[in-house]
Amino acid sequence: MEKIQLKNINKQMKRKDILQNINLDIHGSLGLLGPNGAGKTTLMKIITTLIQPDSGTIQSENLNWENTKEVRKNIGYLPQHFSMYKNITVRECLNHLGNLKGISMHNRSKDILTTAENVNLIDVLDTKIKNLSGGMLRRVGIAQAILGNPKLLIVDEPTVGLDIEERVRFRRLLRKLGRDRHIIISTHIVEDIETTCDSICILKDGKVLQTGSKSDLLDLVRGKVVEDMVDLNDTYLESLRLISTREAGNQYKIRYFSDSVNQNNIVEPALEDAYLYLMKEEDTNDRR
Ligand SMILES: Nc1ncnc2c1ncn2[C@@H]1O[C@H](COP(=O)(O)OP(=O)(O)OP(=O)(O)O)[C@@H](O)[C@H]1O
Repeated sequence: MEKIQLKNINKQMKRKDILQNINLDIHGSLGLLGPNGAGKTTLMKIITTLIQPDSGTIQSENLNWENTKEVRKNIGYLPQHFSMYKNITVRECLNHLGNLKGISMHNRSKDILTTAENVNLIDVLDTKIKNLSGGMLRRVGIAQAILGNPKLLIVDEPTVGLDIEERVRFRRLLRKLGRDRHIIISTHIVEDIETTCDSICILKDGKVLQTGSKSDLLDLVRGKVVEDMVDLNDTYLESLRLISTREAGNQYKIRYFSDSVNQNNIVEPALEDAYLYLMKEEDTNDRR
């Protein structure tokens, strides 16, 4: 599928600006990263045509966003809170949702099998929803989203409520699914997209702060992240832009941002550093 372009998307709700002038290209796997309330869910609902923007357009060469029926057929959506009737089996659930999606009975059973294989649900197809773990239930959510093989898959807060092992497995699955279709992963957890996405868009207060590849984002903070050993009662700590503090014997290892070029203890930045840097910069701009 050709890339999808969002141009000047604006949305107000109850006279509050929720999204302001969003310009974004979606191609391959995109991570939409931002704190709670940034506007991620609203943006995804606009892309899925569940809500309409006040202004702005979404364009793709082979899909007309004015034709909501056609767009919905080409989008799979896993909302933040996916739930299902507890007393039906996974197969019955997928059959029901496939039917709602308009997949013909003839194609449905085959599609369910292929999808279940793809997301590793084959062994639990005849298990009741109420007997699934959180990770398995998210897999059912993904399975229903990719039934019918949509060209764009949208996943909201993919790993919320999953334990560490399930998170890692689910991220691996998303990476695999992103090879064959565009995928948008919305999250406030940096690790969710760190190894999953080709490009990243950082959103805050309804505005795009930055878009780019992981290495573009790392370049923003390269040479600015410093690690040092300190006593926690050192008064100069208050003046630092701290990233983290970790206990290390009698002292503490601190990580912070510094703009001074003569720092000896500069370390290789992580994506989390770039995200925090942008958030702190924006807070400083807000206070000015
Ligand atoms: N129906 C609505 N009416 C009024 N305000 C709304 C409505 N839906 C969302 N908002 C507000 O819009 C802002 C963005 O919400 P949104 O859910 O899009 O953010 P988010 O980045 O997905 O955050 P979260 O992860 O907390 O859902 C928030 O301030 C929220 O309170």
